[in-house]
Amino acid sequence: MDLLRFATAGSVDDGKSTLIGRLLLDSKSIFEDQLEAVEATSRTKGYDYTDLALLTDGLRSEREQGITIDVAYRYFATPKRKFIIADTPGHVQYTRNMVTGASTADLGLVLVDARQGLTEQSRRHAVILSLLRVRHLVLAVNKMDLVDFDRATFERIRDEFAAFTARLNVPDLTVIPISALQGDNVVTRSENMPWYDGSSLLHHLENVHIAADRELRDVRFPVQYVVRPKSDEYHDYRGYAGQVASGVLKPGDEVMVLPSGLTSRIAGIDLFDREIEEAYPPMSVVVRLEDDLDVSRGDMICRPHNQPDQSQDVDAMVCWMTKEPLRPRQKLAIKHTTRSARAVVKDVQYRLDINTLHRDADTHELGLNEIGRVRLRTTQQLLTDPYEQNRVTGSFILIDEATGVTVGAGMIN
Ligand SMILES: Nc1nc2c(ncn2[C@@H]2O[C@H](COP(=O)(O)OP(=O)(O)OP(=O)(O)O)[C@@H](O)[C@H]2O)c(=O)[nH]1
Repeated sequence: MDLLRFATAGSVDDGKSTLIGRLLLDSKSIFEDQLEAVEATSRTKGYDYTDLALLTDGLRSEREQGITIDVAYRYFATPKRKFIIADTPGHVQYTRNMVTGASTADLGLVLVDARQGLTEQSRRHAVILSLLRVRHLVLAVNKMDLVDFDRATFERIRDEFAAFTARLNVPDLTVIPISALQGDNVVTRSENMPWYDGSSLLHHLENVHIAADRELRDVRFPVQYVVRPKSDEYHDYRGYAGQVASGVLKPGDEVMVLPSGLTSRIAGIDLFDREIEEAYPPMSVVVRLEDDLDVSRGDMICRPHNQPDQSQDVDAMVCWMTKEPLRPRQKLAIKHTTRSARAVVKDVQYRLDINTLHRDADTHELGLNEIGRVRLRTTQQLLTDPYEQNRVTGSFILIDEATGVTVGAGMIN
């Protein structure tokens, strides 16, 4: 069945937990006993309604105490589609989690409180989603019940957001007025907002067209490890394991291994229990070649006439995720596909002002949660594509060598 991955974003108390609870409840992905527990807790707290946020808050408190759990993933399904929600917390200090959750999302769902309208956080999230090339964006204007389902309030927020995203790379924007608490326009169209003629949120999630977003053109297969069983039974076996980043691989295809530039043909493609005729993203497979080439971890299998760039100079948009600022001459570890290297910061060309989208070229550092254009020099060649063309080979993470903590995420220009 078709799968949609989406990431939620919003400021604290915009109603993300309530909305996710509502989606799980109305799509019947909640078990009776869970619902009873939530109803009981809501009663003990003296509420006259069922606090659906309680459903999602169990994991939440655990997450906020520690930094180890980055993103909570939740699953639900309707007869039309399966869904994976990357639920990221709203506080500004969790921007890194938002980047993590959104990096694999097909769709980004930004929530705002109708009473407050857009905040700096909503703009920041829209910018991050567009930088991460999340092609489908939904703005859910929540708590419409608290503004008497007022059309003008909704339209003001909608127009302001549309004007802001017009300057970003957002090919598909949908704005929906909802009440997560009461369920208006979440699963079914609301009778309280007859002036709204669009679809409900769930209807939109079920029908948004994402098949065309998949990267099937450029063959990119970063080698994760070389499989060479020791046992006698398989002593001739040699294969290259990894996850297909993009493109379609088939037995018989002529391929090139980078950086060596040697060519061969695909002899076969294996899963753990059988051979297959075709591999495409995001499948994890073992590729066997007809010739015995010297291939190692971090190498890339591609087609001879369609190769990624090979360079030690990286020009990228970087989202910085730690207190200590990113500075020129700083040394970091860089992880790009299956390759690890070291990098030195050559310069910060500009910092992006999240509110105005102005490029501030006078600062040469990036602080916590800031985004800017950075040039790096790496110790090893990287095999890259522009992020715009390939979300896997176009992205990397920066790691503090002393602590092993991920401190930056980069999208190659
Ligand atoms: N009236 C009304 N209240 C809502 C609505 N959605 C959420 N709320 C309330 O707003 C408060 C915050 O909702 P949450 O779902 O916990 O918000 P959140 O965005 O998940 O907040 P964090 O978990 O802190 O990130 C709760 O008291 C909800 O009951 C809505 O559509 N209408």
